[in-house]
Amino acid sequence: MSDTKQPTLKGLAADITKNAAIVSDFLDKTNNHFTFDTDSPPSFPKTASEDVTAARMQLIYAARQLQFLALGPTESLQWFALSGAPDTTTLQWLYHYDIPSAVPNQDSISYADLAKKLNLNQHKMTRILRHAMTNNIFLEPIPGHIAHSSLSKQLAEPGNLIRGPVGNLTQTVYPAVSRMVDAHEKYGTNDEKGVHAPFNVAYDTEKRALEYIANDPVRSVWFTESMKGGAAAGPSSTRYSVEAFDWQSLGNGVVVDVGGSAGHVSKAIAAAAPDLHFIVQDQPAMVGKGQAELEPELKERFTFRPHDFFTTQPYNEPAAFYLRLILHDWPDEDAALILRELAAKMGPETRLLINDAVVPEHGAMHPLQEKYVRNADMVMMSMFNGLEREKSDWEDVIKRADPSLHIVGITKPRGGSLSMIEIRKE
Ligand SMILES: C[S@@+](CC[C@H](N)C(=O)[O-])C[C@H]1O[C@@H](n2cnc3c(N)ncnc32)[C@H](O)[C@@H]1O
Repeated sequence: MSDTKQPTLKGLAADITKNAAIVSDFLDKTNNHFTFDTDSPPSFPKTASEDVTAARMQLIYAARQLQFLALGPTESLQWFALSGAPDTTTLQWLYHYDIPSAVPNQDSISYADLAKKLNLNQHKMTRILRHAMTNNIFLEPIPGHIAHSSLSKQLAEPGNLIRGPVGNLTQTVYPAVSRMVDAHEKYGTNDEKGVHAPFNVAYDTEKRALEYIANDPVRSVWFTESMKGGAAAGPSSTRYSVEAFDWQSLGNGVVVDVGGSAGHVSKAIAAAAPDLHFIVQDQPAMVGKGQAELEPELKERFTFRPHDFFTTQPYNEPAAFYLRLILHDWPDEDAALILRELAAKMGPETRLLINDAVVPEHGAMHPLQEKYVRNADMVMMSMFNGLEREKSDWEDVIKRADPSLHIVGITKPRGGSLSMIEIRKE
């Protein structure tokens, strides 16, 4: 059925022209235009105003919609069905063989020399890399030679924070997502156990994904780097976690960062609230890494402790228990268990801060943000039988944990994908 709000090709084109001008003017001023060449700036400037950020989001969304309207329904479906798996697979392949590191920084290299250097079949390698080029990953400046594009160059830089998310998502997550039908056929769609997720079918294991990953030396590095990379930029960057709560209001209290990985989020908060102290709890390997990497100037304010959050919480009545991107990894029963252990150690002044997505009703957020959250929801379902929760889901799980817990506020900074749910104990 048609409705008056249906976008049209011309309407979208006009929308794109208007918003492209706003974004382009900003990039002119900051001298930051993206290109496909290696001298392109790597990411959008963080100094963008809210108006520029909104115009950029609308620009990306309208360009996507325009493509659908230009293709029409049948060809749109064809593109979907054909592109999704190869797009991820070629990225997975070139990451696995670390092609980006083998291509020279400034120069090109022939396919023949590259294949010889990496001991790969030249014909297969060339076909895979030419597919990656359809996504602007690598360039072919002269026939038969490959060189870096602005995208592939990011993957060649050893310390670049995008390597973590690309590694984790293509190598560990993608095989799990691709087995969703098999898992639902095997266990049924009502099964909510964390050990019966598509991940368990893909990896033929009865271990929970996070335990399996923590015990795999390569995947655990991708995972930790992925958390760090996701926190460094984009809609779930730590800047929004800092913005979403008045951390300075906790004075010189202690924040217990439950499942805080190697402490990267606490460090961002510490910079904004210089009197606060942090106890970062996680699995032994994660806190070991955090302890080893801790900057000398933070030593007095940071403690790293191994702790399993399904067991008795050792710390009593801190200023806050903080859980960022923890509970979406767990089905309701497990999430309630984690919260119950914390509720038992909350005093009247303790805040329980859950920093996770609160999925609005369908259609209530910008469609591009909704796409991001729905993608994350599919990853949670595939990896852990976890979920991104709506407000009523959060209310249910919090009450299930401990009826004396109640939500006193939910804040979501504009542009960010995560909310801060502030909870107190009665
Ligand atoms: C999605 S990551 C979130 C990390 C961090 N809070 C952030 O926002 O980037 C989930 C974290 O939970 C930790 N974790 C998993 N199971 C745990 C357990 N039983 N006890 C404590 N931490 C656990 C993982 O090691 C991982 O660091």
